[in-house]
Amino acid sequence: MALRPEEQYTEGGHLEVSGLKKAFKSARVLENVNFEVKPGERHGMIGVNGAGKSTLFNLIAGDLKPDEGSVHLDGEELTHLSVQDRVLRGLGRTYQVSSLAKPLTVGANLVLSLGDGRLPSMLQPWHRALDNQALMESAKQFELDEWLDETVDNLSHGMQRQLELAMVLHRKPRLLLLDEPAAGLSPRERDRLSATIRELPSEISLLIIEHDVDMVLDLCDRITVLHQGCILTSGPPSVVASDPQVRDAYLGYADA
Ligand SMILES: Nc1ncnc2c1ncn2[C@@H]1O[C@H](COP(=O)(O)OP(=O)(O)OP(=O)(O)O)[C@@H](O)[C@H]1O
Repeated sequence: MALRPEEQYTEGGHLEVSGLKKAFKSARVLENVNFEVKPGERHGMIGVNGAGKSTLFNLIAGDLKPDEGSVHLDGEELTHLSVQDRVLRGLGRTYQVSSLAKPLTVGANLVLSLGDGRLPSMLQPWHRALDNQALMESAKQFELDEWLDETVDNLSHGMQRQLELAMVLHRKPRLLLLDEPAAGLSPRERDRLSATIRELPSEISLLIIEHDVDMVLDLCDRITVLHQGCILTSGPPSVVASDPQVRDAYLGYADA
């Protein structure tokens, strides 16, 4: 069951990235990157290892500051805001390495994501939040309701990904950045996560970095290929997949 958009979400976010540049010391990692994620769009970002995808995500989410260029969400400039201020403006993100509080229970993690995430919330038994309708609905939606008392460490990798997604959605993002959501998942876990992502309301725009090209081709309306820190091309999945430049730079590499 998908969350009810009219209750949970506002309209999808419009991301505009303009002229982003980033170097680490003398190594140029991103060179004048321009692209957009339109409201409600499912946008995939692919590229070989080291192409600059994570750096670009970190610049959009605020974990890194660009040397030049800007990031706007729904016309508001985010470039110089902190990660937390970007979250408050509707930007949600998952990480390649999970950011869950693994020694805590699933319930406690969900409660933390509903509150302000500060320590005092952790001192409250999470059971008190059981009457919180939003928490129980999302636990059910992500098939976590049977696991509320389990410590996150004991969950499968696939369930941890589901939990992470449930938690980031509590912040009601208008734009969600998913960083390699399928990494380390079994084919079955991957299919389940794909189904969950597909069910997300169109009021949330998505930007997905993923090495699993089949998953990206299947889930996304538009795909951007990043190559050596530059945008190689951007377009519908069928066009990008048959682009000879892309096949040379990326898909050929992936087949090798
Ligand atoms: N903090 C850093 N300091 C120095 N170099 C870095 C730093 N972060 C990334 N790099 C370099 O920037 C380049 C791009 O890295 P990035 O992680 O953005 O690529 P990626 O496309 O996400 O790769 P992957 O698919 O392997 O995650 C790489 O050469 C990497 O070594």
